[in-house]
Amino acid sequence: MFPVERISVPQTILKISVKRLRFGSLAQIRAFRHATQVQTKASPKKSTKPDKALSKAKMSKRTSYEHSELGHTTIKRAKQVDENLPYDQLREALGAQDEIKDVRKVAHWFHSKDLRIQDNTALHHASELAQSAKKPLVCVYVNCAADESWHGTSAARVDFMCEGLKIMQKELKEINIPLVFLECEDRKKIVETVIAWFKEQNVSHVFGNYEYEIDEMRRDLELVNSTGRDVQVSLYHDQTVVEPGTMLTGAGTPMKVFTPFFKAWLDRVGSEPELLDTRPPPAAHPSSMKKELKHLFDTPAPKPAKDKQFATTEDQKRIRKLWPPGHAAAEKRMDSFLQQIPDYASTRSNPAANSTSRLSAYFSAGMYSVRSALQKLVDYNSGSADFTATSTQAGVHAWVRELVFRELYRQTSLATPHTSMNLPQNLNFTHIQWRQHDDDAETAWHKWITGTTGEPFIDAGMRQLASEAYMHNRLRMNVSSYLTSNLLLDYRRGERFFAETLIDWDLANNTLGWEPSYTVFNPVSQAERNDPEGAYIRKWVPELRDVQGKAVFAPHARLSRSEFERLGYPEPCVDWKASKERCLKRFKEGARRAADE
Ligand SMILES: Cc1cc2nc3c(=O)[nH]c(=O)nc-3n(C[C@H](O)[C@H](O)[C@H](O)COP(=O)(O)OP(=O)(O)OC[C@H]3O[C@@H](n4cnc5c(N)ncnc54)[C@H](O)[C@@H]3O)c2cc1C
Repeated sequence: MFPVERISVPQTILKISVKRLRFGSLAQIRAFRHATQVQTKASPKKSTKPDKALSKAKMSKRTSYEHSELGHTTIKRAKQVDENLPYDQLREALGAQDEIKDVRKVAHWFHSKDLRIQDNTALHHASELAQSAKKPLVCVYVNCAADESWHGTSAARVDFMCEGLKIMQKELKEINIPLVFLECEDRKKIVETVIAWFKEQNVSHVFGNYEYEIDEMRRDLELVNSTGRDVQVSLYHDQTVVEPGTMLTGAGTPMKVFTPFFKAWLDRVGSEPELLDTRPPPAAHPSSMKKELKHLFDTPAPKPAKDKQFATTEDQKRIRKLWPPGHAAAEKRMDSFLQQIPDYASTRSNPAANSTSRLSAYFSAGMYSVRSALQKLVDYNSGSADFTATSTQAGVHAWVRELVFRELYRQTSLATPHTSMNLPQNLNFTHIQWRQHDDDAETAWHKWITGTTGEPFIDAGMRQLASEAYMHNRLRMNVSSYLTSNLLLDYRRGERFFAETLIDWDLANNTLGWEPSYTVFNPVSQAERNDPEGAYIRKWVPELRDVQGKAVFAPHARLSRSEFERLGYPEPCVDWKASKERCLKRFKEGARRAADE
């Protein structure tokens, strides 16, 4: 996530940034609604401008230092980190530990990406050790609100996790295993906090699952180095089917390109179907052990910090209904997705069809494992783990392909750690000269976040995000292209905004989704191709609900002036063609500067 060395922000600045985060994560839904209300009520002329009062209220506090999301380390430093992988350092430290034979107590440390007790690799191994040594297993989660704020985690995601933790605590209690919640105010003291607890509890063995972002690698390295000889740490790969870092090119380096990665992944899983084996939940403790541990049950579950609360209870209700937390809810979702998987390949890009799984929030919080999902596909696929195009349904093949993007991106985080240091994977893109922070840039930004750019497809996507804390993949591709290419705003602002808003935020998927590119999407032709009936646009942009035919894709260009003005919908905020040319020029200049360096 955002590593310590990425930026150094003084405390006073952090306080102000929190206000900005509130805007992003909490008040943005309100801001969006307010803006749309203004758009529908106001005269057409006024409606083409952003809500001035709102802009003033929010933007008067914006100063250059509020753009802390743009900070990053130097390219030189990024290359150094890539050459001396934190993952290698962590593995070395793990390997150098002395084996502790005397098992006193075993702990599993849950993180924000493995929030389930079903098919949890490290938890399973922790339970096995505790069982064989006839010693207790205790589970712990460290809640650090400052860490959530640092990462920009959205209110929706924080609530989802907090509710998920409650479910896990209950599930574990039913099998007499405690889940203890520790509070830590300072993100730099997470390891210190948990180690103090391990000592207090006389824990001898700690289990956890790998997290591939640089800060989390360093956290685990600190853990291994600080526990010394008292505690033995074991980490397991759990987030993916194929272990990140093991998919290599002929030259022995980690693969970076999707197509060969996908092919190799399919071959590997087809020939080693045991990679999809799931693990049972931890074994129940006898009730005598429950008595012994009774002081550890029922610690209150974490609550979202003030800057991570929903703006209204109505928002909370809506989001919870859309995204019920927990493993059981995810499994139910997977089962119902299997009913529609035959159509996935042909409809996945049509946002109105709503035919994707909507499982991303569950995968990113670890409430559902990819192995569990793929096991369901094996059953569906007549018991076969061969997901190649010729051996399975088109829908199954296409869905597995998306999961494999997720697998590749975890390998990328591990092998190219600078991607979680706020730098693009292709370092040449660091030389792009983005638009300066001035009033025009802020107006453009405001239009983008409130879904009032005047490009119906873009606005529909941004309004879905504001309402659902989720956006269809086709729209994510379009709105990101529009922000970086047409508005020429630094992609890191959009990336951070997504983190602050999405329920399924995942650093690897988000960062690589936001990687700058020379491909500039045309929102009109994209909408015509992927939302051919305009149903998605009409759903999310009510001003255009009654627009007939193809005019809905480009009302300003395709309606008469008077027809357009009656809609109360804004004019396009940039000329698409001219802004595309400007962007390609800037990108090419950036590439030239990179080559000259
Ligand atoms: C700019 C941008 C930002 C993104 N940010 C995130 C993010 O923060 N979190 C996130 O989980 N995904 C992100 N994605 C990827 C993708 O948009 C979502 O995973 C997908 O829309 C989730 O919907 P779904 O679960 O119905 O997907 P499905 O189509 O059902 O796909 C199944 C699963 O495959 C994975 N997946 C699907 N598409 C991708 C992809 N392009 N890259 C990597 N994994 C994928 C997800 O885990 C998803 O749940 C981003 C994409 C872009 C272009």
